[in-house]
Amino acid sequence: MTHTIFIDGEAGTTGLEIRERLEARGDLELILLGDRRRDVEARREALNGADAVILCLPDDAAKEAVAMIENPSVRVIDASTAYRVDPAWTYGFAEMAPGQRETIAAATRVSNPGCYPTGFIGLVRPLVSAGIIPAGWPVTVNAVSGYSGGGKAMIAEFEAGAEPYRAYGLSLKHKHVPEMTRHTGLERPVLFAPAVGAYRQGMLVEVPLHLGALPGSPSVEVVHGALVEAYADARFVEVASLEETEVLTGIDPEGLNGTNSMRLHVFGDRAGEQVRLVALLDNLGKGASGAAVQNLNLMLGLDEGAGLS
Ligand SMILES: NC(=O)C1=CN([C@@H]2O[C@H](COP(=O)(O)OP(=O)(O)OC[C@H]3O[C@@H](n4cnc5c(N)ncnc54)[C@H](OP(=O)(O)O)[C@@H]3O)[C@@H](O)[C@H]2O)C=CC1
Ligand SMILES: CC(=O)N[C@@H](CCC(=O)OP(=O)(O)O)C(=O)O
Repeated sequence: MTHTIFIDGEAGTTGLEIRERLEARGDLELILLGDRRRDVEARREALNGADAVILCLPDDAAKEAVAMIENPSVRVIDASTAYRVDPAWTYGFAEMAPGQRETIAAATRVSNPGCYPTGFIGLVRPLVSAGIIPAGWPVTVNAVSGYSGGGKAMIAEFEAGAEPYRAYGLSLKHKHVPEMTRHTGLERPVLFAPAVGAYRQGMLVEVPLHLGALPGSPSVEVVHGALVEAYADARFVEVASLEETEVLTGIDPEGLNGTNSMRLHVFGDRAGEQVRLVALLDNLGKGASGAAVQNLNLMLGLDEGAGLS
């Protein structure tokens, strides 16, 4: 059976990547609007005529698109920030918790996670669930992304020549903070320190922890073990072994580009007093379009990894 899919925002950074992943498949039919992609009536027809729609639009345009959908059988995946903490929507991070995959499969409205939150939630949620990080703990996250994370406008800016590295989010009000806090189970807003580098694609998300200050002073092995257990059955989230991690002298943020995979590392100091938890992912892969295709597969009852590597 062929499913029809409409990508609203098909010519944007995320939309194009999804389109490339789906066009290579024979089990899906894409509704493409081409030059009519900004025509409201053409969009309305496509939004109501597809089996599933994927919104790759700015937040306001995503809300307008959702309001245009009248056909109750249309399944929606939204890549924007608009619905990521909306309780009426399912958060589309399949590996986040037991049962999440099934909840996504049954949902009609799925919000695709942000790229930074995918790394952060992937690192921290299992530790909160296991009681290693108390829900009230103050948690900091540092991250660097390639400039494609900022969409067409930032790509144009950096490709015209910009500084090699830019710390931003300096108001401490980044749009991903509510999502990172909510979906880890933390009580205090996460302190988020993002940066963008003068390379196109790929990201590192890092959470430093003073183990000695946490209740019970958990060891590096306990922290690592909780992550290994959480992702034992995950196809697209891998926890690097401690042996593999301790010989690394650096991590390349471009290391998983083009894939839907995320790799988690636990770097511990010799005395076991501190760790640096690091997630490596492609901001346009597991951080956006890969995750959207994974969610689409689940919602259509297809193999979770169809069209993904
Ligand atoms: N880049 C990334 O790493 C990630 C992005 N996202 C999210 O995905 C969404 C898209 O981002 P991204 O692909 O980076 O952005 P881009 O700027 O690259 O693309 C945005 C797309 O939206 C279309 N668009 C903008 N406004 C309207 C409108 N009013 N009506 C119809 N179409 C409109 C544009 O059309 P046109 O082609 O005509 O200009 C364009 O195709 C955003 O919400 C973003 O937050 C999520 C995760 C990661
Ligand atoms: C480098 C850069 O500017 N990144 C974007 C986030 C990219 C992303 O994934 O955010 P959404 O999922 O919400 O689109 C930012 O910080 O706003």
